[in-house]
Amino acid sequence: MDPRARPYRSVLYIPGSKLRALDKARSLRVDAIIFDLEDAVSAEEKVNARQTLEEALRENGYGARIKIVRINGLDTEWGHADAAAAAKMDCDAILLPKVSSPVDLDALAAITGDKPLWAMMETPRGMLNAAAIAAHPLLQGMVMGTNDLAKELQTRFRPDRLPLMAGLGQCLLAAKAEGIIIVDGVYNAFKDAEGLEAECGQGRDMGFDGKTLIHPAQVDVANSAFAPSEDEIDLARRQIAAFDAAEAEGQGVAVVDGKIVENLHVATAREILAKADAIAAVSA
Ligand SMILES: CC(C)(COP(=O)(O)OP(=O)(O)OC[C@H]1O[C@@H](n2cnc3c(N)ncnc32)[C@H](O)[C@@H]1OP(=O)(O)O)[C@@H](O)C(=O)NCCC(=O)NCCSC(=O)C[C@H](O)C(=O)O
Ligand SMILES: [Mg+2]
Repeated sequence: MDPRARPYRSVLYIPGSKLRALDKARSLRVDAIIFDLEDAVSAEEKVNARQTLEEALRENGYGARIKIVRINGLDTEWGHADAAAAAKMDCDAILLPKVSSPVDLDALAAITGDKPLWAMMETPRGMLNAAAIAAHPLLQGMVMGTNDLAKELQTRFRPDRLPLMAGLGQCLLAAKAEGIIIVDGVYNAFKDAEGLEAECGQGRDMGFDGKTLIHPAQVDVANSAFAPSEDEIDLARRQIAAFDAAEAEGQGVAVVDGKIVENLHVATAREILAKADAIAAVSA
């Protein structure tokens, strides 16, 4: 199935070492899960986490949720074994941290074969090489690693994320040019629903497909922010109907709510309805 036909509103990280969280995710209304072997797992737990995760994925029970395994970097002592293990796991894709160039993905593919890949976009060099990374033939999606990026850029936290905008924009352009998925970075203050809502709204406005999350309490906010609203669905239906009627009269432009509707607006309207259908399908 075309991965773009699926919603990616909520993409929850789960530490591969935490059995309770691995189990809990089976009942959470998330579109995708990142099973993490990297930053959420301590050095002491890395090897056991790999095995715990293998067993959880064998047991499965994650339903229609997209399953992505984030391995440790290939320059770490765990990376190669993680990659070899992930290639055999029952998952949809493998996520490589700190991707700085397509060569990093080639190195991973040399171990994992034709398994689909995702890239963590979180280094300054990765931002500069975003277009080439997005064009890698095995790449299905990009995940913004805004914590690492902020660290590397030595930025200060700002609610408007101004210091990160150049990198976010660069990766969005690259992902959209190649037609791959791109999801926004995490919101660290997981008890601050209002702050999360604002950041999700900003990410949705910018064109992200969804948001990465760290706690179950964040799921509903992201699902709602990245789904078409009732108003958007209603407008999309009216635009399509008005344009069809205009075309039937030999005209190429319709007017809805005082605004012109042309072919391109109809294409967007159809995308909105397709996304709403896809969400309804996974919710069912
Ligand atoms: C942040 C946490 C450490 C908080 O954990 P905890 O104190 O256990 O939270 P709660 O007691 O409120 O948990 C309630 C129940 O929810 C389950 N839970 C918690 N987190 C998750 C989760 N992520 N997925 C599934 N289930 C979860 C608990 O087990 C409780 O269940 P129950 O007892 O059965 O009711 C914790 O949330 C956590 O570890 N979160 C993940 C952190 C993480 O993954 N970090 C790495 C990714 S972020 C990153 O690296 C981004 C990127 O690379 C960058 O650079 O930006
Ligand atoms: Mg990171």
